[in-house]
Amino acid sequence: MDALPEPLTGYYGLLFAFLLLAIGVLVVYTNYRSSGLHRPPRLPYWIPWLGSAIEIGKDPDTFFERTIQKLGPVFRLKTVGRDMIYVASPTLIQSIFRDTKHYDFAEIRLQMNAIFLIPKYALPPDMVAHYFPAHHRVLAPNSVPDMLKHYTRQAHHFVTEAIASHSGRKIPLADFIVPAAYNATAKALFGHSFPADKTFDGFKRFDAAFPLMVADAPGFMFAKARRAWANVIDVLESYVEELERTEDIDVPPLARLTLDTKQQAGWDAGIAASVMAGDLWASQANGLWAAYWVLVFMLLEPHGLAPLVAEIDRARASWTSSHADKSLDAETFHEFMMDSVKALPLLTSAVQESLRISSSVMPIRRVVEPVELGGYQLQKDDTVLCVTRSVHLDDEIHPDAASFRMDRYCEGQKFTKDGKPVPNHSMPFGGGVSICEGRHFVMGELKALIALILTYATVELADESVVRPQFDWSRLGSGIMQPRGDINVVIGKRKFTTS
Ligand code: HEM
Repeated sequence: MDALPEPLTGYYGLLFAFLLLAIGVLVVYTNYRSSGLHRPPRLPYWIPWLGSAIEIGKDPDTFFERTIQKLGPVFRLKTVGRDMIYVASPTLIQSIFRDTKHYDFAEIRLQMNAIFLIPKYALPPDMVAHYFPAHHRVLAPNSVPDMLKHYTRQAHHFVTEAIASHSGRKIPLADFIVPAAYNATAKALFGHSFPADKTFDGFKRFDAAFPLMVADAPGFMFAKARRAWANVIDVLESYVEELERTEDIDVPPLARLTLDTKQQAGWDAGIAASVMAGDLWASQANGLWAAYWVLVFMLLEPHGLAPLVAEIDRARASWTSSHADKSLDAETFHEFMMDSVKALPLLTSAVQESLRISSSVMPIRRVVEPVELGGYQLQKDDTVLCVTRSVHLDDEIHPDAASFRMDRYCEGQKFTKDGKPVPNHSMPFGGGVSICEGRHFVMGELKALIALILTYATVELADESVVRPQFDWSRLGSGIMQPRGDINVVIGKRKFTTS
């Protein structure tokens, strides 16, 4: 071997060796940092940009279960070009919900408005400061009975109408329940003269494309859905103008808030309509399917709907005997439900259990300044997703979590992990500052709807061998899963007097 050239020996040799060492240290340091010593561990992936998206889409429950086993409750995933941090421990999720200093939601909430075609200028900061809290108050527990009164009256009409038109026929369950529930909710929110049926197709189109919009897919992929939504807004705009012309005084609270804000903020009817359309979507997208799943899960139980029917019949008998002067009808059904809250524990539990199993909710936050979470370093502008479904499916918190147990939430049940109570064991409505504002209303709404159906109808499985419809995972992380497929039922009129 030739001797080293002169310049690489002596002083130059030392300099060269030092440079090599420095580069080596830099490479090791860079790798060290990018592999994330204090950053949450990242699940490796093979397909650039898509990352783990395909694997998640195939079977999200198994994917998250395995990832948590491998990496713990805080980890990073790359999906469709996004690098986000996922958190799956109830304690850490709770700490994120509580810490509004480090985790922000306000900016994300405003960005969401664009999806609903609400113009940015409609909600300047001073507007946000007034409108959002007022919206929150309208849906607070003390205001809910008034909204439920509107709802139950409407639901009574649409449920009895659906029973009359489908009675004795075999139909897919969704065809029976969804249109009736949609009309009742829309009219409860906006008023009895709101032409809800004119918005149903537009809502369905928009809702079907919602996952694409949230995923920031290219606009051409959901152009038709946007046009359908613009039509929904047009219907609402005409309705707003109509309300103002007729000065209808029996306008339900949420629509009243929008009309008042319109005047105070100088909105035109179009802006008011786009804001109302946002409420329309929020109130329907999850509620419709939540009602559907309660019936599906119960129908597939060994005793079917019988335990719920028995409980509702007992409560009704007790109410009618103590209200001998009243008959149960569209006007009094709400009063019956309000008086019977304690008499319907199984119904309440079945609704909660159904929400636990059918929801996939991932409240999202943006980190505004560096913060430690579960022993890892989170940096400014990190996006954090709270995987509430992993808590719902944790067998330690919810024994035999994959199964529907109608009495899981009845009084006296405990939800613990590592021997400690888990206060946020069930989060179908998310949590913290972004928690669903409609949760109090929708719990009353779902119970009233099921009680109405089981009071006036018999619902039976039409086919002998039935399997539960699969979840359509396309709305993973954003609420109640819709079904893939359906079950057929036979609807009958119940024969008894309700007075
Ligand atoms: C079973 C039915 C429902 C479910 C499962 C549900 C679930 C949710 C979820 C998961 C969120 C986001 C929570 C978060 O990010 O932390 C949300 C937000 C919201 N929901 Fe619901 N929801 C339901 C029904 C309703 C109804 C009936 C209304 C209105 C009457 C409503 C109004 C809202 C509003 C206004 C928001 C936005 C809150 C905000 O941004 O601060 N929801 N809902």
